[in-house]
Amino acid sequence: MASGANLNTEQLYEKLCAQKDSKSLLKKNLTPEIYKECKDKVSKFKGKLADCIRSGCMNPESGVGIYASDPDAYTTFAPILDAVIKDYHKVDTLNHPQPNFGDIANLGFGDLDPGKQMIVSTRVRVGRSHDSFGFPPVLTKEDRVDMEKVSKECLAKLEGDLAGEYFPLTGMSKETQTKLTEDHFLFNDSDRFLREAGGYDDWPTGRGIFFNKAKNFLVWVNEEDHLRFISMQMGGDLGEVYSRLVKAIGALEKSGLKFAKKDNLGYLTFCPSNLGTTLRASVHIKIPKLAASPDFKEFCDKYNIQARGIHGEHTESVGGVYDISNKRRLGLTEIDALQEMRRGVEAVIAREKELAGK
Ligand SMILES: Nc1ncnc2c1ncn2[C@@H]1O[C@H](COP(=O)(O)OP(=O)(O)OP(=O)(O)O)[C@@H](O)[C@H]1O
Repeated sequence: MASGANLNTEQLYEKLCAQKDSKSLLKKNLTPEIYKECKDKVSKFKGKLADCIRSGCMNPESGVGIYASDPDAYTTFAPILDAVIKDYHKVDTLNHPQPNFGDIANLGFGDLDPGKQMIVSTRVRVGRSHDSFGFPPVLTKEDRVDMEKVSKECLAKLEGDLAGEYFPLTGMSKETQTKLTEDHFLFNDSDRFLREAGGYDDWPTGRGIFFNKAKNFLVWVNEEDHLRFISMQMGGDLGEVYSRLVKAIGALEKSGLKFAKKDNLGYLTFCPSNLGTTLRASVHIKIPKLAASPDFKEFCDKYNIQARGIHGEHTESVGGVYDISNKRRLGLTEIDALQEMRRGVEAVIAREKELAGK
């Protein structure tokens, strides 16, 4: 349960105003004028401003600080959400293109590390939201159960290499959960920013994971987003990982799922940092030399890539292995986001080799 769950919009805003050192995008962008414009509005899913800003008001250390209460929040609370989106994604105007996954039969690349020297594993994920359900702050336990049912039914229609089984979190043993999490397959409920936004309300009801037989295509159900589609495997074959994901998205679109989307913003997600393509393509890669060099951050910025620890966002590196992924998700197509990551990873490999004198 969020600690600020009982505070109303005004009380939350007072807390935000009292934050002195916060660098969050919410603090920066929720001006008195925008607050006044949004404070009494209610979205189609009964979302209020309080539902969007609770996490940022209760956590001065937030980076973003605002979540969308539901897909319609991006319209109802556009004055604040658009400002944060522009700031986060570093764009002046919101004109996200139509989806374009490229020609997967002619990607022009495959394995980024054929010698298997540096890339441990590769993963590409997208987030999707059902257009008929709100996001965590406005969901009831029954909504979560209903949504899980709809998702499960569509996942059961996947065929061939994508066919698999759904495992609900409810009833799953602690050992199985820990093992799946350590193997980087499963999510947990440890993000305090998400907790405060209501992301773990009614946990573990309605949550679960689907995977195919080869365990290289997974779907997270009701983690942060309603759905996260994930393609992953050991090694560096980005072409294979991406192609599998694109095929899965196509199959799921045909299975009856209707995804929340908005002109100029692309696919809508709970956190505004993820919308647009919602695509994050990453490698776990051994780069001890580059990571230790003083210009590591600058190097990543130059290629629009982000470095994370290997146990997810806000974690540390282990043994010189980093998670390197595309930073941009909005304002470019899926294939362009992927190519940006591919170019960044190739540059990382070349630089690590240079520094190691190879
Ligand atoms: N290339 C990869 N190989 C293996 N596991 C990976 C890879 N990239 C990410 N993971 C694993 O996926 C899990 C989720 O990571 P993380 O939360 O950073 O990213 P995400 O699922 O893309 O979502 P978000 O960006 O919203 O946090 C973690 O267990 C992480 O180790």
